[in-house]
Amino acid sequence: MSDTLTTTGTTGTAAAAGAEWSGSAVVTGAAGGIGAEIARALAAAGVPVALLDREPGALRELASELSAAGGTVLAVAADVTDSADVDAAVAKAEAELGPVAYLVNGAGVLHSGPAEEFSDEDWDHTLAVNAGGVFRVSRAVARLMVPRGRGSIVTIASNAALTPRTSMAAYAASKAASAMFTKCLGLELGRHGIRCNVVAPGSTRTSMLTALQGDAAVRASVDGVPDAYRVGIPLGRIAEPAHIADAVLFLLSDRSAHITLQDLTVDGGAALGV
Ligand SMILES: NC(=O)C1=CN([C@@H]2O[C@H](COP(=O)(O)OP(=O)(O)OC[C@H]3O[C@@H](n4cnc5c(N)ncnc54)[C@H](O)[C@@H]3O)[C@@H](O)[C@H]2O)C=CC1
Ligand SMILES: O=C(O)c1cccc(O)c1O
Repeated sequence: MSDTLTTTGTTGTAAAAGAEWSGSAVVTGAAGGIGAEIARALAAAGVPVALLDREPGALRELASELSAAGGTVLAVAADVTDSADVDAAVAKAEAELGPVAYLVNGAGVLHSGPAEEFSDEDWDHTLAVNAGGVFRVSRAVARLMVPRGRGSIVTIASNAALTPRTSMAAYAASKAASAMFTKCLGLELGRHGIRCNVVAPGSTRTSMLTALQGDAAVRASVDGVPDAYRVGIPLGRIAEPAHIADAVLFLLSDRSAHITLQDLTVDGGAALGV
């Protein structure tokens, strides 16, 4: 599936944002809470955005929203565990939106549960999406960026990649893999003018967090956020998707022109404060 919804932006154009942005962006997991917010921010900055996710309905809705707001967007349904799908989606983004200069690896899944009860299927799926997906999409985009000698890649990992967590062993392992892969890629691609960085969010208000919390915990919560999720966060609250998007846009843009191979943790201090 692929829908092109193109419009000339009238608000939030690249000119308004200065010479900070040049080229198009690919955002994976764009139909999710964090990915959609990143896509909104990029479109508002005047960057043409390819929205990649496995959920065509949600993608189409987001594409209509961004297009109505004056953004230039392309919705491409693709599964990041499938190399052929990924290569075709990235080729389509490049063909329809122009040279891909930015990549956000946001697609992710969370299967939680005690390690000794974890199934092979859940382990394999976790690694295939969270680590394998970052590899496949980054490879496809890097092949386009290398000959041009420029690009910026940001992978959304997790603070669970830094601090061991109960019930999240496969997820945390997959995020550690994606973060290290991204930094190794940055090591190899630095000489081609391509920067690769990692954003590590903590608890962020999206459907992934709601699913993890479970119904009982949500019922016992104030404002939809269980107290258990505020404890251990020095800033005393979970993140909104916009907090993550701000960090991602900084690392994508030329404002971070001399920053590469870094992890930026956006978790209200949780990973270090407990
Ligand atoms: N919400 C949170 O508290 C945190 C989230 N993260 C990470 O942030 C990223 C975004 O997650 P959220 O927006 O919170 O969750 P979400 O569940 O709203 O979004 C994840 C998106 O990834 C897509 N996706 C999953 N498997 C895919 C596949 N095989 N191919 C293509 N797309 C696929 C889903 O369809 C969904 O739209 C994920 O990588 C997640 O692990 C990291 C730390 C905390
Ligand atoms: O910190 C969390 O609560 C969390 C929840 C879902 C997914 C994550 O990566 C997390 O770090």
